[in-house]
Amino acid sequence: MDSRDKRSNPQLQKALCYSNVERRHASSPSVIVIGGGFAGIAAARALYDASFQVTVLESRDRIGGRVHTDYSFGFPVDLGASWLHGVCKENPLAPVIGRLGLPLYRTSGDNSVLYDHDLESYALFDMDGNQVAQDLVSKVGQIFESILKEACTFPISLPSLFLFHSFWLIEIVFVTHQNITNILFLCAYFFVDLCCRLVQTDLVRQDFREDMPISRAISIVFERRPDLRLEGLDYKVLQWYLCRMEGWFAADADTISLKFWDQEELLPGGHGLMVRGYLPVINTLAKGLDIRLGHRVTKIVRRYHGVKVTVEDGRTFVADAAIVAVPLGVLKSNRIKFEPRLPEWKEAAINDLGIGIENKIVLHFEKVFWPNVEFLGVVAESSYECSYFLNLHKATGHSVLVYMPAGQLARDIEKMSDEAAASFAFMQLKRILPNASEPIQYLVSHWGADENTLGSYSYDMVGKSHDLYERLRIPVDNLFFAGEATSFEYPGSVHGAYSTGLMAAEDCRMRVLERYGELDILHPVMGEDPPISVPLLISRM
Ligand SMILES: Cc1cc2nc3c(=O)[nH]c(=O)nc-3n(C[C@H](O)[C@H](O)[C@H](O)COP(=O)(O)OP(=O)(O)OC[C@H]3O[C@@H](n4cnc5c(N)ncnc54)[C@H](O)[C@@H]3O)c2cc1C
Repeated sequence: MDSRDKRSNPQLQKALCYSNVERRHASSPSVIVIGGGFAGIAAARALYDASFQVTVLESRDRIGGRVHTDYSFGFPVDLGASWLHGVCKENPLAPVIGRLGLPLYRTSGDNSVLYDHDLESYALFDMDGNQVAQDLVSKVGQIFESILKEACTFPISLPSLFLFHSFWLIEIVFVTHQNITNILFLCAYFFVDLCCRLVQTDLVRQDFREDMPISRAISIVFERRPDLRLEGLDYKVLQWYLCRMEGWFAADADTISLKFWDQEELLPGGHGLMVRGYLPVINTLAKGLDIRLGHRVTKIVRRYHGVKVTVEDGRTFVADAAIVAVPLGVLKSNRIKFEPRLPEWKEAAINDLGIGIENKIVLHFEKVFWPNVEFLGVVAESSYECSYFLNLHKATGHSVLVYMPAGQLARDIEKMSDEAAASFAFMQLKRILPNASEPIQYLVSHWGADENTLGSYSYDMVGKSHDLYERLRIPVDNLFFAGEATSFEYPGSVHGAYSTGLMAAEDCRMRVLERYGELDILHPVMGEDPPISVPLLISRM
């Protein structure tokens, strides 16, 4: 509740004079949710349904946060999240999307080397506009997978190494009936060979004991396995795979942790584009909630009896508890002051978790002039120079290509004006399709510079612990934390953000129950009945 409004209202002023206990008995417990993205809205919805008084304070003039469906072209285009990662009933968002009957266009199945794309429908070009042969792209894809496997696993386990040598010796001794001198010679040879391999294994292990950037690990693999080294066009295609990987983490390969890059849990069912955009989902969740747009929180004071939250223009809001669901980038920037300060372990988690940048430059054309594939790629000497365009025409029927730079490239493009950024993307397209016609409209996102986000999504940086997501989630007194960066299982995703919102709501409900003993009036956050399961509408099965 806005405390300035209360000062001008005598009845409310009287109500304010009640002790906390009386106030809580007079009404249900209250909570302030800070941030109206998927995490915040999920938490607010759950607590509202559990009979809490909920106020959402959102800094922007819209809800959704990094889910931002734009309609200025006359049809929906997502400038933030657009895929449901894990098209399956286990996805926490599946019941909501299924009930709304929203169609999904599946761009990949499980375990694709290109994450959210299959290698079935693509066209890669070099900088001179020559299309790369499909079998070369597939071959390099397999090599890329081998490189990652080599980088992350020991070449041979010790027991299998001993077994391998023993079998070999036994076979030679008994099958070929060597004389004793030869057998001794062979034994000596195998002993030396075994020692060399053990030393090599141990060296690799030592290398891997210390975390390192994925880019360095790849160089080490090349030293150990020269047969995996590529040159010429093959090398450029390999750089393009790296570029796709960097897009997935929104970070450059020299900052991604080798130890943890593959620790995130991928739900089954592949990846599906939300054909009509994500907005209908969050709008449905937000229905009936008290959401205050344009309320940028600057200070959060926590005391035993509750929290006081201050917004930019000085107004304050009070409640029994608060859920902080602002992006990691905003927490890192210290633009919200916590009083008392957050504990050291929480501040360290905020500092140590990485936040990457990925942007979208959406180009709308008069008509389609590109090949009928799901994405177009540009291969080059370095992953920085590689790029790719998502062809929305395949999924939505609209003549739209989406250029998606990540990491340093995204940071560099953010320094340009929107017009220059759109021209840059168009130039890349012209390289591969020289007859491309000019776009009639464009949209450019700025997730790194936008003060409401300050980054696109979280990732594991080199040398940091993987439990930072969990540490970020753990409550501090009556402050609860939600958001994609607090999701240990599904960081950097909409369903991850959504599930942390539900978790924070449940933690909050339990704490209020423990503290105030108001068991009867509060319903469980997740609802008593299991959600009705409605199958997802998926095209391109
Ligand atoms: C380009 C891009 C592509 C992506 N693609 C996908 C995808 O395809 N699939 C997928 O699953 N995920 C994707 N993601 C990630 C996904 O969008 C996020 O993980 C998710 O939306 C985060 O939700 P959230 O609630 O944690 O944070 P947000 O959505 O960022 O919500 C936080 C809210 O807090 C508000 N806020 C900030 N500061 C304050 C303040 N001081 N006071 C009050 N309010 C404040 C913000 O305005 C915002 O509304 C993508 C993200 C980006 C940027």
